[in-house]
Parts: sequence; C-alpha cells; structure tokens
Amino acid sequence: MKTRMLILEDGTVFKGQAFGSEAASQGEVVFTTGMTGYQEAITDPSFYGQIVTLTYPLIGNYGINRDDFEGITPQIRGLVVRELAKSPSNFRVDETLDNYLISKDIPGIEGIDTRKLTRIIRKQGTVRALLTAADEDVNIEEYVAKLQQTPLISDHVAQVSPKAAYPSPGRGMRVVVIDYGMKHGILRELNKRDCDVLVVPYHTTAQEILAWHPDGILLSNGPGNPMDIPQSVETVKSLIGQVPMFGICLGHQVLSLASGATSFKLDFGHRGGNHPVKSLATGRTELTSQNHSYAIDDASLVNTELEVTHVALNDGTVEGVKHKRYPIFSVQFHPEGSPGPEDSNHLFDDFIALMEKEAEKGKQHA
Ligand SMILES: NC(=O)CC[C@H](N)C(=O)O
Repeated sequence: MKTRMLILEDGTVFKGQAFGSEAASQGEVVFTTGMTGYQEAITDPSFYGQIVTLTYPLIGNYGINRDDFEGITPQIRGLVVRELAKSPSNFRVDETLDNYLISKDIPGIEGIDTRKLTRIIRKQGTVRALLTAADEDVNIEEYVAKLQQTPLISDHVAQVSPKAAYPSPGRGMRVVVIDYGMKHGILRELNKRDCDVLVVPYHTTAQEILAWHPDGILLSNGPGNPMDIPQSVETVKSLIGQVPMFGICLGHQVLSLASGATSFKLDFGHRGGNHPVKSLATGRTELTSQNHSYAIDDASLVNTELEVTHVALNDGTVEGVKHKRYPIFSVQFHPEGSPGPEDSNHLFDDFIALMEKEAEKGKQHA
C-alpha cells in the first residue's frame, strides 16, 4: 500500500497509508465526531472544500449503500481516518468506501493519530492542509510556505447551489427552498409531508420567488462563510415579513444576518451527531446533528427583531432564533438528522403548521 502525507500549515506532518484516489489535494481540515454516518458526511455539500477527519477509529465497516447519500457529488477534498475497514459487512453494502472515493477522485489517508490531529484543530481553529504522496525528496518547508499563502476559498455556495430551479411536486404546502447546498435529508422531510417543493438556486431574486406564491420559504444548509453571500442576505431581507420562513444551518445564518445580526467563526466548529441543544421554550434538551464552523453572535441579536430559542449546551452559542413579529424561525443544527439523531424532526411539522396557519389567515382576509 502506498504511503501518503497530511501536511498542516503549521508544519506538522502525519505519515500514513493512502486510500481512495491518487490525486493530491488541499483544503481546510476539520473533524467530525459521529460514530457512524460517514456516507452522509462525505456527501453533505456543507463540507465543500474541506478535508474531513472522522474521529471514530474504524471507518468504512458498513461500506457505501444505495440509500444514505446526502448529495449527488461528494464535495470533500479528502478523508482522514485512523483505520479503514477493507471488507465491509452489511446487508445494504454496494461497494467499499475505498472504491467509492476512487470513483469520485477523492484521496484518503489512514493509519494516522486522529486524536492528535483533532487536538491541533481544536487549538488552532482554521488549519489548512495538504494531502500528498509521501516521497522521500518532498520539501516540506516549500509545501508549508505554499499552504500559508493559499487564500481560503470563498465561492463555496456558487459551487454547490443548483444551476437551475427544479420541482419536487406534492399536493400540500408550497415551499420554495433556496438551495445554498441542500442535503437530501431536507427534501426528504418536505416530501414526507407532501409539500409542493420548488428548489431554486441561491441567486434567485425575491421577486422570482414570490411569483411562485409560496406558502413558505426554506433556507437550506450550505458550505462556507455566510458573509461571502451578501446578495443572498439582501434577498432574504426583502422576503422577511412576506411569507413564513424556516432556516437551517447556513440558512439560519443568512436569515440572522438579514435581520441585522452578525456572525463569527467558532474556534473549531460543531460537527457530529451528539450535540446537546436546549430549547428555551420547553426547557428540554435535544440531541442534534451538527456541521458548522460559524455561529451567530448572541450580543448582536439585541439590535434585531429576533430572539434566541435554542442554545448549545457545550459552549453556550446560539442554536436557534425566531422573529418576534413574523412566522419566521431558524436553527443552527440539522433537524433532518441524516446522519444523527432526529429529536428535532418536529421542527418540520412546526413549519407546516405555521404555513397552514398563515394560509388560513390569508383565506379569511380574501
Ligand atoms: N451545515 C451548514 O449549513 C454549515 C453552515 C456554514 N457553512 C458553517 O460552516 O457554519
């Protein structure tokens, strides 16, 4: 088996064995703590441009199956694991993780100390890294200097948002999804509730969206920094107060920025399937699926019409907001789970109820 190196911008070098594609690759390295759910994570478009470290020590043991994709094309730049399972065993297995990554041209590295790597990420926050073949004559300093000079990418959403609108018809509430890099799980939840869905690209104007007479708008998850998509923030600003809205992850951040709040980058992000979040309305704690680097600044909400509804119990950051006057709410975590717990799945029902209530009001006024 070929050797491969993961070189970090601080000069740390991890040597391990290669799997997946032979390509060299570069990106921000992040870690996620789910014990299962690697197929969903690899295909979640919110990971666009990132090298993903899975902290669970044995990955690939149930292979890749037909059902657990969260996106059509995986957007990660590389995969880092402690140990890759070579012979998956599961009734759903279609192919090995190794073969899947080869077919998608994504390189992987195994056999490194992922605990050490995770500690470095926890300490340094943003860590750019390079995955490359471990040749004897590699000049590490040259690579490190290059990494340090590489600007972080900022066109994430343009890369993963669909190029054109498409329908996913139903007979229930009409929902326009602004797709910043939507996970399939979100569409699955709307379809399950018979919504009449139209998925539109991130640059669709408010006028175009309203021309569809939606009962509600869902702002999807997506990759990157919410401040990199100011036009999308402007679009949402002009939609506030017109139709019920539900934001998820990047959608929550865009909605908050559109309401006048500010965002910041967390020290090392929340990624995994066991993040406890407290709902302030019920006092109950829900375990949530999360994948984000940025968060909304609590203090900045004072100048907005939003109020906090959910708080992360690990670090006290904002996990959800709602509008004080309009039927609008959003959460930083993933109520669709996939992968991870579905404790918060009821938020999709809340969204439907909100839309039905508004539609009823509209009828009374007509
Ligand atoms: N999953 C998401 O939508 C992530 C939102 C944003 N890209 C972040 O990292 O904070």
